[in-house]
Amino acid sequence: MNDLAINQHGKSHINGSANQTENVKSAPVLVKFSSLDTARKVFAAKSKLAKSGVFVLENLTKKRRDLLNAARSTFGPRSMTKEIETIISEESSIMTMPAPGPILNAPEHTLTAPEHDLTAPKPTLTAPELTLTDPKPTLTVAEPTLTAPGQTLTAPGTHLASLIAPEDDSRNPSMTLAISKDVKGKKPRNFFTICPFCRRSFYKLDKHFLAKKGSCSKNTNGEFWSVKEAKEMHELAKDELAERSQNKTYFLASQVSSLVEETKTLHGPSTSALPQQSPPIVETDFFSREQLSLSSQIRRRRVSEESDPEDVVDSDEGGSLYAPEIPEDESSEEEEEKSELRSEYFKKEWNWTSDIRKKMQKHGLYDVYTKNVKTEEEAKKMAKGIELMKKFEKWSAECGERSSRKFRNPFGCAQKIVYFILEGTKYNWLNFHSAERVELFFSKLAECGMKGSSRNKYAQGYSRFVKYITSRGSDAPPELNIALVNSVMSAVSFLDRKQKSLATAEMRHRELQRTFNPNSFTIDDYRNLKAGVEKFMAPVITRLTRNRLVEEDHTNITAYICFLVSFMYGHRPGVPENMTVTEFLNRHYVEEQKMFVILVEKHKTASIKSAGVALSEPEEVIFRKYLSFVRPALVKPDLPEPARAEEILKKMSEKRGIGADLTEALTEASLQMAIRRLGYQDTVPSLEEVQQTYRRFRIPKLFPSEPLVDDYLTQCVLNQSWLGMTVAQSLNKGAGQGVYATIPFYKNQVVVEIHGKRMATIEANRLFRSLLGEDDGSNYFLTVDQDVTIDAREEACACHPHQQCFGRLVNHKANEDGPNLKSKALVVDGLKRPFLVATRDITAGEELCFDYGVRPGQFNEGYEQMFLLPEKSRKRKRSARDQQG
Ligand SMILES: C[S@@+](CC[C@H](N)C(=O)[O-])C[C@H]1O[C@@H](n2cnc3c(N)ncnc32)[C@H](O)[C@@H]1O
Repeated sequence: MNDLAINQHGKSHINGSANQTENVKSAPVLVKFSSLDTARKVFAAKSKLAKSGVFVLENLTKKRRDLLNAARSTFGPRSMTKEIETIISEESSIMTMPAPGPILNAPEHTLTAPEHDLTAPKPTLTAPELTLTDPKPTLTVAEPTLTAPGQTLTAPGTHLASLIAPEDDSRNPSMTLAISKDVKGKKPRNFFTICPFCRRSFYKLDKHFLAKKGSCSKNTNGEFWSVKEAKEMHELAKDELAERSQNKTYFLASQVSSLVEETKTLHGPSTSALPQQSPPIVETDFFSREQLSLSSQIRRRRVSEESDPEDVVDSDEGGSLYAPEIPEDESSEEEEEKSELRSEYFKKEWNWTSDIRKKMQKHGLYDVYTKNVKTEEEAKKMAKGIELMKKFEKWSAECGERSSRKFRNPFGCAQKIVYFILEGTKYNWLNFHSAERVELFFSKLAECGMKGSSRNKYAQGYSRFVKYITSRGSDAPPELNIALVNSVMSAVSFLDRKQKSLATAEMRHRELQRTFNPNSFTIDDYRNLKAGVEKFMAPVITRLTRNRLVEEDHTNITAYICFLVSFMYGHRPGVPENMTVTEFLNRHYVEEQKMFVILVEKHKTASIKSAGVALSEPEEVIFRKYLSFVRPALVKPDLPEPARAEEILKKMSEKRGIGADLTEALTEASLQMAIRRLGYQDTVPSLEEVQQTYRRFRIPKLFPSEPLVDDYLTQCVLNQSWLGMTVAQSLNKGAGQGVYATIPFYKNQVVVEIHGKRMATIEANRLFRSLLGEDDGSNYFLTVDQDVTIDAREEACACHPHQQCFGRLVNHKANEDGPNLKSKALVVDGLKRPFLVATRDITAGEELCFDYGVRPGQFNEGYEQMFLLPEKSRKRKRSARDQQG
């Protein structure tokens, strides 16, 4: 009260006489203020009077009290609150808005109730009143008296203070942007409304306007609307809004924006100052302003050349890059048209996507695909995963991982450590650049049982792009040399070995020593690589901005997207591949970091948490381009009917020379796996496309003269996923099961590992001797060298409980034709392991076999393994035994 000058008070008087009895309130003091501002100040400061025994209330006229009561009975008592001059509903508000100074020179006070006379003249102002009483005074802010019938909708923002109809329109992507992200999946309750002036979204737009003294006239560039413009805007919208208000037509945020769009159209160039929704592009050395400017000029020319709007969508959709604003010649009409086309395009893709979903659902594929169907085993696995994940999160926090809440843990995966080791200083809140921390982190990880569930996956992204570029020979920039790639790969495989070597502390220590060796991959290597990639991409980006992509650019851009996400942000390549259009549309911009954050929900087979990708502005542009132009061009729009799928399967088996009886390798599951590997989620490819991938994955490109130890083999070993074989009844009499080839193998190709428990040879020999005589034990031991022997007696090994280890089931053969496989020890992933290698070309359908290297009577006198004998002597022995027996 002390802050108020005496002349800011109007008349004041005590209403009635004070009652002296204790329980009865003192008579209120009514105070009138000279201006609404003063009244507001007092009202805003009323909380300071808490516990003082003084209360400040707004003194409503009967008319306003009745309106408030009516509103409360319509919308519920709790949903309606009241502030000075304003009645607010919880969902949004019905309110009166004082007009900005230049339009009206006095505040006016009405509700947007239909009974108001909208044609009334301007009201005359009377100052509000305040009431003071003593000794227990009540301060009451009186409602300013309206001396004219209610006038409404005089302020530019008033029309937005309408109720937002609680319709679930979250399926419409353009709508999703306009309403609260919280409503996704839930019953919508709170909606955000877009302010037509600053284009920011607000839960309570009226409050935003109040804060801006009745009109938000500032755009995001910090420029103010001229008074004239604001007035014109208001005038334009007035009639329309008055009508809607009269009819109690409440509109959605999108309608509000369209209204503003209408206004804009009527306004012409003066509204070009409307802010863009997106931030301005940031210049980088590979994405220059000149390029963008050029692209925007080209686009403009193209748009004007194109007469058919459909064609414009096709040819220009790729041109959705943010171009620097050139207000002089970029007409707002053209801009509008473009933005319409863009949203039209997204709508198309959205419809297409949901169509595909429906089709998949119809064929029962969707549930399998999205893992909605949980067998008991799957559910158990998932529960275990979640448990581990929680433990893991706790540990990682202990290890110093401080992920920002704002990014919802975008850097939460172990793989990201590689990045932080290299660029640790940049993201210092993550503190992962010390060797000790990494060691601690990994040991904790091991305690959580995380021994590389996703091992090698992260390496894919790195290697895919780097190898791709280096394989381009003369095209590749000099920065990308093989030595560099090798050093990248060694840094990348650090994690893999790390995860594996968690078993022993000594190995862990050795790995750390090696990885932090200054001669291994350095920060400079990393920078060089990045520079090389950017140099390589420069012409592609130029083509991209000019909409002159050549066919191979699709691959370039796809690979680059993988590179960006996996190399720069440490995610699996599955993240960009599985990113849905909706997820991209729901991206949010984080001012402080100048980053777009996108959350990708299903980024790996068993996604538990969303993966967050933080993209810089130019990167976001490339992503947009990728999603709107490149990815759709790479996929086919439909899934074939089941009958057609069968036909394709048959063709596939014929093409690959697989006998009809062995087609079971091509199960729906393997097809689904291939689809997943392609990485599409919204835009599921056709089976033909799967077929190509399937072939690529399974048929080696090389015909080596020596068994080849490459990434592919390492991956097979680590995952124990062996392709091109199946288990069926053996052709050898009494042999039980055997392994058959389902694809051709080439001479010297590594076919499978004999996988099992590794043990010391001395120990194995002892065990082996104790088992002699038991046919079902002794033949599952395979000696690698003097130190190591594999015990493959267990059906499933401890490290791959869910995998079929084919190697242990391959039968013996030592006759004249010779076996089609031979055993060979190779070092893969740092360990010497026994493999079966093709001795000649093997055709699909052959039973796989190798010489066990043991001969009858080799071990104990009197102990003979019948199956080792030639068929003739076996028969003889059998009949001799029968006669004896
Ligand atoms: C390593 S296992 C091979 C998988 C085995 N067939 C199964 O069904 O589990 C070795 C055992 O297979 C059988 N076996 C392997 N080669 C055989 C052959 N050529 N003839 C008969 N039996 C054979 C013997 O019983 C031998 O002990």
